[in-house]
Amino acid sequence: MTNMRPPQRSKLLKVVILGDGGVGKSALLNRFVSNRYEENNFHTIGVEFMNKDIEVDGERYTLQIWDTAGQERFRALRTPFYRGSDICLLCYALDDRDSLRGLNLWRNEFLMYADVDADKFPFIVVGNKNDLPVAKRQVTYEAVQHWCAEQKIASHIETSSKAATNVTEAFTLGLRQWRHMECVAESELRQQGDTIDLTRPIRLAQRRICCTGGGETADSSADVDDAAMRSPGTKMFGQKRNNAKAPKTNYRL
Ligand SMILES: Nc1nc2c(ncn2[C@@H]2O[C@H](COP(=O)(O)OP(=O)(O)OP(=O)(O)O)[C@@H](O)[C@H]2O)c(=O)[nH]1
Repeated sequence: MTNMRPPQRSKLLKVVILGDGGVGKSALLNRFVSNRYEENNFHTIGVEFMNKDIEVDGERYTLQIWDTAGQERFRALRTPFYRGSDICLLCYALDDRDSLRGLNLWRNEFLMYADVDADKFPFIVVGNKNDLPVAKRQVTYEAVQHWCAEQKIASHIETSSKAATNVTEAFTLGLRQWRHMECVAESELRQQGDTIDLTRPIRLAQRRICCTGGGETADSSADVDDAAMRSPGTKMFGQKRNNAKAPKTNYRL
């Protein structure tokens, strides 16, 4: 009789990608999941998601990655999908300094609708389009590091979906940051010993239930959300991009 180990189950984690319109969120997702890149992408309208299996440090994960519309007019369509997230990628483009300034707003919007604790949530800051020549660069690595330090965000990486640089690494960074936060949360729980404080929300459990699609959601988006969860690869909304560079979001107006 052989001593067969049961197959290791992978953890399902929900990842949300946020950032101004045109910074390259969809390109990042497509490069990561399908290893494809298109110069003239569609605008995302609302949200779409894709699943990707990945192994990091001997652990298997299924990432359910939600790509969101960066334009302000789609705010009401995207925000209901933030709840239950485990990891958030905040994206800017290296040739667009406004997109870095926009990260404050994206982070705040996420915190409000995902209802998570800012200091205990794994945010990863992703600077896309680092294949562009230095002359086109409007955002320095140091400026972003400075912003990250102010926000107490530990993880920042520059990527190129076009040149396939650091794309898998960005998601891996997110996973490692998530695991770090989980370890901290677990050790805090252990330190509390046998005492269970029923007045405090148990974030970890809530997140896990939500991201498997079985969580209770109070808002009316729950049906849409659940339907989407059951059909991976769903493109929920889409609109043809007329110009190669997306129009700027009016988020800040
Ligand atoms: N040079 C370069 N261009 C990129 C890269 N990624 C995306 N682009 C360009 O940027 C355009 C916009 O990319 P998208 O992925 O659609 O941007 P988005 O952030 O999803 O935009 P919205 O859906 O409007 O929120 C693409 O059509 C590409 O032309 C990259 O890594 N390098």
